[in-house]
Amino acid sequence: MTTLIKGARVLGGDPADLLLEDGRIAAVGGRLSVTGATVVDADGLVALPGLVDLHTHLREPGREDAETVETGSRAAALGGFTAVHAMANTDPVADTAGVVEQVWRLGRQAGLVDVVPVGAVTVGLRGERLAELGAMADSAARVRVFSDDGHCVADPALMRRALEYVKAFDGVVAQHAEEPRLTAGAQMNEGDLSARLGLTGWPAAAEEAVIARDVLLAEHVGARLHVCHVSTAGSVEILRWAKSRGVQVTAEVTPHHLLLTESCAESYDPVFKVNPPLRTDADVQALRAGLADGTIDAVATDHAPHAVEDKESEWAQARPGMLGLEQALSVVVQALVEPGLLDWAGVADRMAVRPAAIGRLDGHGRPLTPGEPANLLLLDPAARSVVDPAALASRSRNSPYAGRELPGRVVATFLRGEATVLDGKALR
Ligand SMILES: NC(=O)N[C@@H](CC(=O)O)C(=O)O
Ligand SMILES: [Zn+2]
Ligand SMILES: [Zn+2]
Repeated sequence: MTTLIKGARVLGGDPADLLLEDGRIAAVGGRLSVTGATVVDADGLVALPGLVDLHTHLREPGREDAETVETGSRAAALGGFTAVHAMANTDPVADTAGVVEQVWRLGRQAGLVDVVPVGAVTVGLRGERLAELGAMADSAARVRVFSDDGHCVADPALMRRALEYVKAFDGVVAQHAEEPRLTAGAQMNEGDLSARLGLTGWPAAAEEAVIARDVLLAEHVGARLHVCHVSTAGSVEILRWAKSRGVQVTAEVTPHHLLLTESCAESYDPVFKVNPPLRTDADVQALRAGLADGTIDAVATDHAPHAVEDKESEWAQARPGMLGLEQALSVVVQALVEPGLLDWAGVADRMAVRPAAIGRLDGHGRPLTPGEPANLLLLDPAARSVVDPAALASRSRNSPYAGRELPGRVVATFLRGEATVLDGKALR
């Protein structure tokens, strides 16, 4: 299989041709010509390394009515991703080598992106005792990221033990930072608006307190900590402080926390209910600045598909979570590239290079140079389109961007040299 991409702007630079052969980038240069190659016209398109998501909910096993490994993989490929980390809050929970290997195999069968299972930190996500972290790390799935996401590892002694344990195989604990005692019954960001809307508040301090505690624990035991879906200005400050001390901490922000604010809740439309909640405009600005200066390492989607009956109810009854894979890059273009906060190299760094490094993934987030695995996407930055949830590849419809016009269209995605998406359509 040989593909010749003509005239792509690698990281937004001057147009060049890329030859993909045997799963690798064989050559990059001006006016390459090869007989028998499939030619892809990339005039005006930006080439980026295939995106890597550290935080995806694929819902299989257990809620295949909301998403499967295959449908979520298709959504990912359409969004320009070549690897996604599948969160462990499935049914059964991914807390054994057996379950993570099952998810890993389903990903291989779908063949659209590399599906990298996340292992649960505690048995059943119950926060009582550690799951078999070593067995998951040694399994065929080679788990390196462990998370009870959906739940916080609230017990500090258990969190400390998890951090110590994963050091042995260079793993990382990805914390859903939410002090449960401060968020009982919480529905949205705590502030004047929650008071006016009569919805129980989720205070910024419930996130920040756990991050502060965990960076101190990570420093004390010398382990790697990753913070999921950072949502407040205060969290960015704590991370900046921790990094200045040399703590091995990394953090992610979601596309929705980079674009949307708590004011979405005024509609009482539960599509905007999410954990952690949408915050204030000042938080959004601080998150953008934190991502731009590298305090926040990565954009991660927290793609959280939910079935209609779990989402289209009264606000208080609806499950938290929103779709993200297919629009992630467009949101980053709107929130950071267009305002001049990130260039294309910066987008590649925060959406491919650093997430691959945090997950210790080989072969992803690599430069687009000869000899490297041909994992890449082609983006039309000039295209704009209105999001139609009915047209999404996800099995669920809970997109917070419905009816919004967003910039950028993923035209093609290549996984090890094979197109998974061409002309904006998934090939399998
Ligand atoms: N983000 C959410 O609101 N929901 C996630 C869980 C999580 O990421 O905490 C889910 O699994 O639905
Ligand atoms: Zn979470
Ligand atoms: Zn999540």
